[in-house]
Amino acid sequence: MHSVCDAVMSTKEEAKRREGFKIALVQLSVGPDKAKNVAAAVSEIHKAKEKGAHVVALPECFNSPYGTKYFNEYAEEVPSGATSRALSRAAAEAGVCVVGGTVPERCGDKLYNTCTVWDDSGKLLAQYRKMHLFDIDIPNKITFKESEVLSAGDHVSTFDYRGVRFGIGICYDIRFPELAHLMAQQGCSMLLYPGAFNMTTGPKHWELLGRARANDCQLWVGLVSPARDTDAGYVAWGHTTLIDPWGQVKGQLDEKPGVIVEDIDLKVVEEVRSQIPIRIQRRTDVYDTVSKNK
Ligand SMILES: NC(=O)CC(=O)C(=O)O
Repeated sequence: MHSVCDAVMSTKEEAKRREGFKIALVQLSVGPDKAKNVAAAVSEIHKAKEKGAHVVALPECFNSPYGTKYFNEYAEEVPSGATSRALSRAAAEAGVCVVGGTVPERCGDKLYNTCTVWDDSGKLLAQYRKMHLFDIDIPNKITFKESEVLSAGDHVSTFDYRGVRFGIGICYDIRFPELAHLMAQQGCSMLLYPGAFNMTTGPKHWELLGRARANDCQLWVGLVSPARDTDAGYVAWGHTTLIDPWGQVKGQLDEKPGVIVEDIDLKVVEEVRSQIPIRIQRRTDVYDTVSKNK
């Protein structure tokens, strides 16, 4: 039987839940040994829980080096693969929600760059396949063509945890404001982008794009990178970053392995949206007419 005291406690807990939660953004060091990469992720999930995190987010391609020549070899099915099973177990044992960065996913004869999300009972909450593939050519700097081996996803993916709606994008997806806007329209208060920018685009665009998406959608943004390994074929920029709905950087790592653990205050989302009400001021009447008559 529940006492009045229990009821007061649960109302207080519910009110506290509505105010926000604690997130951990984990910048992992990733190497060629898949089992070691996954074990490191599991260990960081448990450490984040000890620091009070409710949601733990991992980087893009955290179980495999990032590169088209690795995806087939490291690919696993979701949710039956060893990495999925390890994340599910870690989420349940630690009692946290795990946003499992990305892994190369095998589905039939196709490969995807996929993020899985696990709730605190280990259940698969969401599965998102990178929608915009990273195909670029910057002469004498970097040429990359994910589409040589990966297929693109074609579903937007959001999930709810502790009464909060989150949206997921993967790395190059952050360059497409349309996707972020869709997820904001669907009620997201936070967007999480596992990503691995590089030494050319990282310093130019990583923080800029994160702040842009936070500012134009008026929500929290978390960017989660692998740590930099200068011996790797693809050298990641690192700089895992947390940005608030004002577009301000609330936490940022350098290139080394590390973790950001921060409180996410959901009141800030409402504060920015009510004080600068761009969401209800859009001139879709004009935009729609102009784009139809183009
Ligand atoms: N690696 C990516 O998907 C994206 C990237 O590095 C960039 O957009 O720059």
